[in-house]
Amino acid sequence: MQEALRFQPVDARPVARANFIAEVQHLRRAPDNAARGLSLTIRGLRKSFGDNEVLRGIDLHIPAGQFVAIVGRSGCGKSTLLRLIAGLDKPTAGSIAFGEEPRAQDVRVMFQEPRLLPWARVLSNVEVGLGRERASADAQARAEHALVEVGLGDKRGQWPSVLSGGQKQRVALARALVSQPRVLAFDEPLGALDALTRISMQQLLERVWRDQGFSAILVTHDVAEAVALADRVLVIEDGRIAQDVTVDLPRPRRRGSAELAALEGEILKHLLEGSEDTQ
Ligand SMILES: Nc1ncnc2c1ncn2[C@@H]1O[C@H](COP(=O)(O)OP(=O)(O)OP(=O)(O)O)[C@@H](O)[C@H]1O
Repeated sequence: MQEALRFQPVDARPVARANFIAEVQHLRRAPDNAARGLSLTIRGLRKSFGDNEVLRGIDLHIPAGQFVAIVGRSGCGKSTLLRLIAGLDKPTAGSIAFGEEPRAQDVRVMFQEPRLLPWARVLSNVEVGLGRERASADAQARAEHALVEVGLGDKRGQWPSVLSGGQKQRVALARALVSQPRVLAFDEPLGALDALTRISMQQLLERVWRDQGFSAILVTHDVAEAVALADRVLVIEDGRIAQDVTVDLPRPRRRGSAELAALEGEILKHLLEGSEDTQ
């Protein structure tokens, strides 16, 4: 969470000051989690599907615990990059190295569809995230704890079919968190949710990231979401990183603030200019 430590000059207004104090208080607790996230170094990464060269040389270093958002036009290769990072697909060339060799449960992905098992109750669905550790004596307690973290402690005995879309995504998040991952990749996880549920889920993602200190990689179409949540926003274009924007604003960030709107505008302008070039 190194990026979050860099503040821009603090506004003297009382509200901004209160936010600043809350931020400093939070950061005092941060060292507890500092060792949790894994750093990531990507060199010369390329990926082709047949003749379609989607990624054409990605070079990137993500410090441990950083929250990175990846944006770009539809089909630019965001999900492809995330799948390569998560080990779900193999690169055509180049390398991806973590700060330490991750265990299988250290790198997790949350998708847009919750992918819950319809025949298993909520608690069992969360236990699935433990993989082989599911047989351990504390598996159930860990799954219960993860459900409480996402605010669904009272839904443990329910079937997935009776949950709302937002609740299903919370179960999917609990399943991703239960193994205490060191890297958590999100592939448009809130894309199917209504606007209000989306905002409360964004706040939940930010809270669990701050509490747990994993490195977060979020693929999203929503530039406002990217600047609200991330320490850094990467814009992918023509198979490369076209923009690498540091979001140097204290947390929690105020949705609708002038600073967020300005950053969002800058990134959108870049994306729109890029799309005009290709017409
Ligand atoms: N398994 C695959 N086989 C063949 N082509 C693929 C495969 N996966 C992705 N592609 C192609 O790679 C390109 C990038 O796809 P990707 O899903 O990474 O884009 P994206 O930026 O995440 O798009 P969107 O924002 O629409 O989800 C697309 O042209 C897509 O058709």
